[in-house]
Amino acid sequence: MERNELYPMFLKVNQLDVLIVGGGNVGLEKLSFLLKSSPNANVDVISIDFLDELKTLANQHPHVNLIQKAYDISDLEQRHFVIGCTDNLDVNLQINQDAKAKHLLVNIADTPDQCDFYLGGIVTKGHVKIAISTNGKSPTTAKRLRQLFEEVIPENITELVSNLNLYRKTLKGDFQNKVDEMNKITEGFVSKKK
Ligand SMILES: C[C@@]1(CC(=O)O)C2=NC(=C\c3[nH]c(c(CCC(=O)O)c3CC(=O)O)Cc3[nH]c(c(CC(=O)O)c3CCC(=O)O)/C=C3\N/C(=C\2)[C@@H](CCC(=O)O)[C@]3(C)CC(=O)O)/[C@H]1CCC(=O)O
Ligand SMILES: NC(=O)c1ccc[n+]([C@@H]2O[C@H](COP(=O)([O-])OP(=O)(O)OC[C@H]3O[C@@H](n4cnc5c(N)ncnc54)[C@H](O)[C@@H]3O)[C@@H](O)[C@H]2O)c1
Repeated sequence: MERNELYPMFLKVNQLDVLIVGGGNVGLEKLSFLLKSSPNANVDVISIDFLDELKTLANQHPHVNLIQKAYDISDLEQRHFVIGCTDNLDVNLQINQDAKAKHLLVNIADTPDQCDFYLGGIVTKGHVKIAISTNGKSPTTAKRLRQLFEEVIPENITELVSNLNLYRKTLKGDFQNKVDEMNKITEGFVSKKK
């Protein structure tokens, strides 16, 4: 069976330069999920034309710029990663190849073979964020799992995280003492019900 070799990371997209190429339905979906999780994400969207809904969304987010033009390789300058979602498969493939040549991370929406990374389902509860991927096999399952975790993770988890952060600061002793104490007081979180 194919192994799951993906390595998740949590990106500070407000201090990165993100490019989306394609301002249609798929571009809107990718931009919406990005901004839902990271409203201050720094994003340029390049496209020949834009859906009205995407324009409205961009207007509500000061760090999103729409640039009306056809894609060319110079658009990849000064980017940290690029998401390609035009309706032209040749253009998407060109974006993939241009990005590879520049060692730039690339995601071609809905095309696992052309992705260096996947966008996942995302659950946010205050300081806690859970990213979900099915190794590119079933986005529908990622969505359902996202909805499940949104239900079961308590809203007050962020209070707990903040309190633990404060408590840690009151602890004396060396690093190992602190680790031991933090582990002791959180033991109950994972103890199995008899
Ligand atoms: C998580 C999420 C985030 C996001 O979109 O940002 C996301 N897809 C979402 C929803 C969704 N997308 C599609 C459907 C209809 C399902 C269907 O048709 O079977 C649904 C479900 C629905 O809408 O109900 C269409 C689709 N998507 C991909 C393919 C190709 C394929 O599967 O081979 C096809 C078929 C296209 C076709 O048939 O041509 C591929 C990818 N979609 C991914 C992410 C990456 C893998 C994530 C992972 O590892 O699990 C990956 C590989 C690339 C990427 O785009 O990054 C978001 C849920 C967010 C949420 O709800 O929280
Ligand atoms: N809509 C969906 O839910 C869906 C689902 C699965 C797969 N797909 C596939 O994903 C692709 C995109 O779908 P969509 O619905 O977003 O299409 P769309 O027609 O809504 O949007 C495509 C966008 O790409 C832009 N574009 C085209 N050529 C360009 C270029 N050379 N440079 C810059 N921008 C360019 C267009 O101006 C348009 O804004 C299609 O190949 C489609 O078959 C779509």
